[in-house]
Amino acid sequence: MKIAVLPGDGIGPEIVAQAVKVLEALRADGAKLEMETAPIGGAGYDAAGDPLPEATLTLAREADAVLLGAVGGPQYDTLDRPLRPERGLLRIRKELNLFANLRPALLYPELAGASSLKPEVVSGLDIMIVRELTGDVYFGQPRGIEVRPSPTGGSERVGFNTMLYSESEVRRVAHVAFGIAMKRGRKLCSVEKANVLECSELWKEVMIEVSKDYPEVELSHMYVDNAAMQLIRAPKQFDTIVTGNIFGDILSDAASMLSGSIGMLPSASLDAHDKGMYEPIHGSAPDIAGRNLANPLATILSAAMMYRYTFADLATADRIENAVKKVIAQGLRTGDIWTEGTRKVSCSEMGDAVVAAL
Ligand SMILES: NC(=O)c1ccc[n+]([C@@H]2O[C@H](COP(=O)([O-])OP(=O)(O)OC[C@H]3O[C@@H](n4cnc5c(N)ncnc54)[C@H](O)[C@@H]3O)[C@@H](O)[C@H]2O)c1
Ligand SMILES: CC(C)[C@H](C(=O)O)[C@@H](O)C(=O)O
Ligand SMILES: [Mg+2]
Repeated sequence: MKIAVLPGDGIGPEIVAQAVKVLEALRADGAKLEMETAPIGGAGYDAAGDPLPEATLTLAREADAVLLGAVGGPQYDTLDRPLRPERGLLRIRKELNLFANLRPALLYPELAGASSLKPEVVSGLDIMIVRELTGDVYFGQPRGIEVRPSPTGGSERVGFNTMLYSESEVRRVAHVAFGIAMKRGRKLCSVEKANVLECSELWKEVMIEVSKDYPEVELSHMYVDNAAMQLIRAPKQFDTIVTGNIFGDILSDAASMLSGSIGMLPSASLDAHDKGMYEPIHGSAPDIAGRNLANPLATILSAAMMYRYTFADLATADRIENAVKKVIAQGLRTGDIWTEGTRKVSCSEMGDAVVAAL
């Protein structure tokens, strides 16, 4: 198996180094793995003037899977929009056709005290958010900033984006979500804003059409504002959630705090053939970058998802996840999940501990 390793910016290289340690330990144990590193995001801009250098895209296309850290940072905020690190990330998702983004939010029992909610509200939490990843207002055309006539006379700048979903885009992610719900609790909640948006009206109609193929799955619908509230009020009502690109982006960051920290949530971004890119849901965390403070568990758990979804090696996926469970049970915590009575460790110490537990 060939893995393209794209550390990116900020804490990206620090957290990816820990996941690579885990993969190297598996290789030392007999796994046939090849890893090659390439720059993306701000690092891609610095190296080649492009947030997604051609060589990086080629490597990612040739690899069986991609492991990504995070991109972006304040030093790049002054660049023109096409050169911003985030454009590199969006482009690689689009180029590889990674339309289904799986973001599991679950609570390790020992982290109940780190959750933003009371232990009884989150104990046993296990939600899967299926976020559509290559459509929506992120990619819809037209988009831009231009000068237009102002209603009060003269002219002014307007910024505009287009929220757009075709039925085929909704249908393919719906099939992924129903398939996942079938293997989980057979409850799928489709989240949209169909009371306001035509785009969401179509989304909901297509979800209902696709649900006919999955009679065992109970489909429900919820407006995104209510869903945000329900996630905080009573998150265990959800089993699998399917939603569009921007709603899924926002809801998954919110859901991460039910698990204790955004540093705990991994993700898999899949195409139609289970080729995948694996990355934590968080960003480059410029506020803690370069200080060996970041939580690497979301990235290590993303490597476990790589084994589960792309390599179809469930035993190794379980093995990585069990190693993470073990270090948490041992009381090791990076700062973001630290609570009284547990032992604070650095990013690299956490990586070492997972390797030892493996
Ligand atoms: N997938 C990605 O590459 C990705 C995702 C989100 C944001 N970004 C980019 O990252 C940059 C910073 O964005 P932001 O500050 O809004 O979001 P962020 O997720 O980087 O950070 C938000 C907060 O969470 C903390 N945090 C994040 N990951 C952590 C970890 N592993 N361990 C401990 N704490 C962690 C940070 O320190 C910060 O306080 C921006 O340029 C943004 O565009 C990239
Ligand atoms: C950096 C940004 C483009 C990205 C997104 O919005 O998809 C990030 O927030 C994420 O969740 O992966
Ligand atoms: Mg996000």
